Amino acid sequence: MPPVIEVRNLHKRYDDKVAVDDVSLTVQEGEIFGILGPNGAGKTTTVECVEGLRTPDRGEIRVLGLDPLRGRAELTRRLGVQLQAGHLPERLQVAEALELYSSFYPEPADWRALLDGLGLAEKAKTRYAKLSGGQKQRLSIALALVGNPRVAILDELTTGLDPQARRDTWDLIEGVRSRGVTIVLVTHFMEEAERLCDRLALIDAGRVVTVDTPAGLTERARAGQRIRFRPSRPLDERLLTSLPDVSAVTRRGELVIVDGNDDALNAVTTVLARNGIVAEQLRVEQASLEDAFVQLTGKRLDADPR
Ligand SMILES: Nc1ncnc2c1ncn2[C@@H]1O[C@H](COP(=O)(O)OP(=O)(O)OP(=O)(O)O)[C@@H](O)[C@H]1O
Repeated sequence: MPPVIEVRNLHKRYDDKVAVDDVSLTVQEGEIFGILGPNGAGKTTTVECVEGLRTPDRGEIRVLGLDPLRGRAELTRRLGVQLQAGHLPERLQVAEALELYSSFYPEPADWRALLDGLGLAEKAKTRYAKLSGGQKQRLSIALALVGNPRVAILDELTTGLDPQARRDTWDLIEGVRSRGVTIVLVTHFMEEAERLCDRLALIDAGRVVTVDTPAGLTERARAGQRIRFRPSRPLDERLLTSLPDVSAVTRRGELVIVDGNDDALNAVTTVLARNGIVAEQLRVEQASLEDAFVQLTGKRLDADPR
């Protein structure tokens, strides 16, 4: 089966600023494909080129076999795009907006069910200007999905939503995926990426660092262990730093944090026991997607790009 989205060697600059240096990626039918990266990495520019909203300087893009610029009219009917808040007339009611958007598509979704799924049902008669930021965000998701698209591109899906609304939105997106819709998700949230995405592209400085499943990425980062505990009595750090399995020891208040290889836990608990020290509140941490990102790019996801 041909991929739903294919991007090859995309390059896009704004004046002298290279936003996308060299991005290639392939999205298969029915998957939720995440694009994860720090601010300014080039995520939005990449998806705007895929949506046909920007003209690449170089590279090739196909969406459902179409060139996003030349096939724009055809693609608009089959592609759902979440636009940023603030693009609707202030006096337009929620229901009117959805009716209007439904009329653009040959086989629209049931917008009332969408509103229900997004917890917006009782806001159907509310004017756009009177919605909170989170409600506007949810409306933008409903508008992206109202055309029953085969592919949906959601940029910062749940930014600005409270934790409950975020979880409800994730449930809704999983429901959309189970109907076979292919979804591209641009996100900053590790938990969102881990929960929803089948595969993830890590993007940094306009380039794809790697593409893998969330589990594959964390697996790669699990080079060693991080152990946290509170010693039952004062601890001479040299007891730990002298262990060959330990690479670093840091203190945070009364907490001791030990980084080491896969045998570090064994070595640390043995040396503590030998010295009559109990490791209270002992925790061994698993590597996270965030750790994978830091290892692969040398940056934190929330790092300032400049
Ligand atoms: N219209 C524009 N004109 C000039 N520079 C731009 C424009 N849009 C984006 N940029 C710059 O291009 C780079 C990539 O921006 P882009 O919005 O694609 O990144 P992003 O990964 O989506 O970031 P964020 O997570 O902050 O939205 C950034 O340095 C940004 O400042």
